Amino acid sequence: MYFSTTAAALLAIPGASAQLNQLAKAAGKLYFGSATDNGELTDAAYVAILEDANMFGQITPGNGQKWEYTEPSQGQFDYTSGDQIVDFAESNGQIVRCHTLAWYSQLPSWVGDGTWTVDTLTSVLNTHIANEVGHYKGQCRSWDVVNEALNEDGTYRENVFYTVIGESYIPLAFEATAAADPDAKLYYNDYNIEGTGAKQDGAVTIINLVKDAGAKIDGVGMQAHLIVGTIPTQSDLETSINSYLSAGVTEVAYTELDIRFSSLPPDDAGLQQQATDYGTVTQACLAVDACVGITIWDYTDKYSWIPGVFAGSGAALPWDENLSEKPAYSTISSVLAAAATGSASNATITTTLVTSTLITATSVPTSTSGS
Ligand SMILES: O[C@@H]1[C@@H](O)[C@H](O[C@@H]2CO[C@@H](O[C@@H]3CO[C@@H](O[C@@H]4CO[C@@H](O)[C@H](O)[C@H]4O)[C@H](O)[C@H]3O)[C@H](O)[C@H]2O)OC[C@H]1O
Repeated sequence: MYFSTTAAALLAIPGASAQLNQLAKAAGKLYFGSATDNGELTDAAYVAILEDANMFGQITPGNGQKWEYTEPSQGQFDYTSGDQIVDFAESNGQIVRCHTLAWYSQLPSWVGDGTWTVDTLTSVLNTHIANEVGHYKGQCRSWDVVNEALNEDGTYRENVFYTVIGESYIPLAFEATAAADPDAKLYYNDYNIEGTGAKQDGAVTIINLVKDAGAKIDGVGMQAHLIVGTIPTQSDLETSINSYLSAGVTEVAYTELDIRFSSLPPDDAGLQQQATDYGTVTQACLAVDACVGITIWDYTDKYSWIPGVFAGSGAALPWDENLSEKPAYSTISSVLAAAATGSASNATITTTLVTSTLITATSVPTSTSGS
């Protein structure tokens, strides 16, 4: 069946609007996603939006797969929190991005404060990764294998792994992850590597380090915890992406996007600037085929991590605390829709929209040929 309806036609349907993941896929991306956390899954109104795979095609557990939860005591593994979110995503047909394995933060004290030799900590890291990645084998489209290994000047961050093992903890973590789930896409993930500069150079160094060690690294995750009005230019965003691709990864993603206000509440002009900034990041991902998708770090200000960590800051997400869409939502949607109608092939749009419940619900006229 040939299905000639375009995203533009879909958007022209009175009362109908395509949702972010639908539009991202129609524009050639793999997904538009959101992080979530366990406590929020009892909020029915919140879940009603999160579980809609037309809105979010990908889910990241915000906390439940971190070491402090998954191996709180040495050799005692607990996947209760992570499983709840992975199961949620799978039951909704959403891709899972798994987060995270080797990270200096949210480590249990037995790791962070332990007395280690190179051999004992290497064994601890290998055992943790083998167990956790093995537990989720086949369920994670991608893993944030190493998170935040860099200082702002591009040098390696002092953390227990670096201090004891040295830089080789990074390729070691990638090797262990690949051994436990050969099909998962393996990412280096960090913040302040979205634009150009010393830290972005450091991320390139990490790609080379892993590859030179003979280990597999597939992607770079740019967290993108940004501040309204101060984000990198689209040109710098694209330059940064291309530097990672040139170094040898095959894909990149915006993995934790939020764009916060440093003082609250935002006024209308601020909300418009935030919308523009979200649009710029979306455009950058659309401009490079190898940018597979965008994940926002939860979708509503109601559950954003920002106010708890950056006092006085917030309102960082495209939905407000009442789960109403902000101007940022409209801009992301418009930018994706323009890409879907302007550059995607009919085949892409067909594949995406023909399976859409929206199409079914609104009885869009279709044309067929050859069948
Ligand atoms: O419940 C929360 C979780 O949501 C939270 O998840 C982590 C949030 O982001 C990632 O780590 C943070 C990234 O941002 C760093 O601060 C940056 C400092 O420089 C600024 O220029 C930049 O704008 C900031 O983003 C934080 O220091 C990092 O912790 C991490 O990948 C997520 O897992 O984790 C804490 C839980 O309580």
